[in-house]
Amino acid sequence: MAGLDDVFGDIFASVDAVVLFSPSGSYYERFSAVDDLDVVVVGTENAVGAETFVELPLEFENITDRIRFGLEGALEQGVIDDGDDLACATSVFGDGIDTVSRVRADAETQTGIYDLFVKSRADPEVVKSVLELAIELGKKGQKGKPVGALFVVGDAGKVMNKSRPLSYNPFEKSHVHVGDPIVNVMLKEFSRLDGAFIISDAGKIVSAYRYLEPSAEGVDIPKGLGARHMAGGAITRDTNAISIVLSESDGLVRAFKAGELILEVDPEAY
Ligand SMILES: Nc1ncnc2c1ncn2[C@@H]1O[C@H](COP(=O)(O)OP(=O)(O)OP(=O)(O)O)[C@@H](O)[C@H]1O
Ligand SMILES: [Mn+2]
Repeated sequence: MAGLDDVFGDIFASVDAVVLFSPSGSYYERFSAVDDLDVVVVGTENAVGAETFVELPLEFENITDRIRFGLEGALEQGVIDDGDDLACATSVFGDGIDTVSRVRADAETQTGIYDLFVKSRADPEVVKSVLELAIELGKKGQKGKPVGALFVVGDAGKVMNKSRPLSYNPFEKSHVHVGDPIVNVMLKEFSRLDGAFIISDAGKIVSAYRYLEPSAEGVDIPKGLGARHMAGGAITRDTNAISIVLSESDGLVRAFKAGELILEVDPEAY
């Protein structure tokens, strides 16, 4: 078996740090006992009480997204450096860690996935709630039928100035926030209807049924996406909002920031 160690050993040979994704307590302990090893824990919560921790806004099903997000967060927090070689250990098939990827941290190829949550105007919890809502809506649809939806999150005053009402705003005099279970039911009901939801930095639902009128100049979104995605992308270039779009036609949830597509997730994978 020495032969196998030689070959697979290359994966973790002379890495600058080990990045553990949602390890169990005992798994983490085994690493923290290794001398001179930097260990970074990444997860939705710091269940093992790790000294060095990067929080994930959701447990990305897609492994590439999960690792990218973790590394962008780790770079951003300064717990790893650009160019570091990392052994990223995560679970792919089972509950426990079963897979190790050797990845080089590259500040150049940042996708902005970490910034989307942590460096947006809106509260990270609000962004997370809206993303979860869009994923849930995408999974279930509305009474079994696929639905589309567009959520614009943050910088609501400016977004309101660059949009107009399509209909009476059911949230006009209310003080409801995303994340509240009642609101999720309401939003799902209203998502059958046209236009965008406008949500404030703190998560207050400012309006439904808004027709966005941003300038689409300089917006570069993938060809084949229609008006909802174009408007959703463009408003994030014109304002400091981010947008989360559920496509009625392909069922994917996409997030835009600064006029760019940052994240694409398939609700069925959650
Ligand atoms: N500027 C806009 N502001 C708000 N909502 C819009 C805007 N443009 C389109 N929409 C909404 O998006 C819906 C779908 O439009 P369209 O099919 O062109 O978009 P799309 O990007 O292809 O989205 P989908 O993938 O869901 O079909 C429209 O019925 C409307 O409710
Ligand atoms: Mn369409």
